[in-house]
Amino acid sequence: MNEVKTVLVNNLTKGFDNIMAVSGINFEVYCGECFGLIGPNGAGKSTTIKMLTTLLPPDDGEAVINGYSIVKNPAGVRGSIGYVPQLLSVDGAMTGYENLLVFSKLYGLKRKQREERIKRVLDITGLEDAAHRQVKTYSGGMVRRLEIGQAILNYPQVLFLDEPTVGLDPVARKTIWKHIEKLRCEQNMTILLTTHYMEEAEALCSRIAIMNKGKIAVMGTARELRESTGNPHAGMDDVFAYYAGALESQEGDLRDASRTRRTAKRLG
Ligand SMILES: Nc1ncnc2c1ncn2[C@@H]1O[C@H](COP(=O)(O)OP(=O)(O)OP(=O)(O)O)[C@@H](O)[C@H]1O
Repeated sequence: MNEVKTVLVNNLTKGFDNIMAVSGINFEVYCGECFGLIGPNGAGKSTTIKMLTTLLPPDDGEAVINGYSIVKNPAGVRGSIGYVPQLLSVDGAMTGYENLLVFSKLYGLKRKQREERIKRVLDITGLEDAAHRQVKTYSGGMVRRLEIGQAILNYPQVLFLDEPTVGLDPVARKTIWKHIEKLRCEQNMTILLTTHYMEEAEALCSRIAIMNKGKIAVMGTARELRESTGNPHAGMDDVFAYYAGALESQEGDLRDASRTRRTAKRLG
């Protein structure tokens, strides 16, 4: 990680009907850093990611990513980022290789470059042996790795991951963590992720912002967050409860279950 700011967010704001989903937030992410946005359901995390990936225009404020403004140059932003959305982005009826091929064509990669990149991405995500199997035979963790693979085919400088391990069992979750950390260390990728899990944020992120009701309630390293509660024995769950007013697991379990089911259904 160095001191170059790859993501600069200034007063970013978005409302829907009568809800302020994101209310004037500010933060920066350094080059090569893994930064976590955490918060309860409805806190505004996904809306923030959608604005930063140019899927939603902000009502107010601005963000600059890799030097490109999301407002003035959304195409520049899109060309230099990767994005793994919350909802499934692979086709279960195709093989892993075919899914990657479709994405490499979407990115406009030339034939020779396509083959090289797909090979490299299969290696990075550890999916070489499964490349020619239909994705519907993959485990949930393998599907997530394939989605990450799709998002990094164009070698993005910044990777956005919206709840990368939702619905996965603890073993698969840790494998995904290992791959995310590998991308950050070996490819020097800047990573911005959202999660419901404090444990995940602490394991992966050098800094964490806790969002609640569209605002950033607190931001810092895990240690700084713990100290900020005034309780020297605070665990990360206590920090979450202190700033978000609820334990992360309460609503999360039900939503995780329904998301997992949705994922399984879409994979056929
Ligand atoms: N397209 C939309 N139309 C109307 N309201 C929306 C829309 N998208 C999000 N919202 C509302 O904006 C608020 C923030 O939602 P958002 O999905 O950003 O939260 P989140 O922190 O990502 O939650 P989750 O963890 O459940 O994904 C919520 O109240 C949500 O219902």
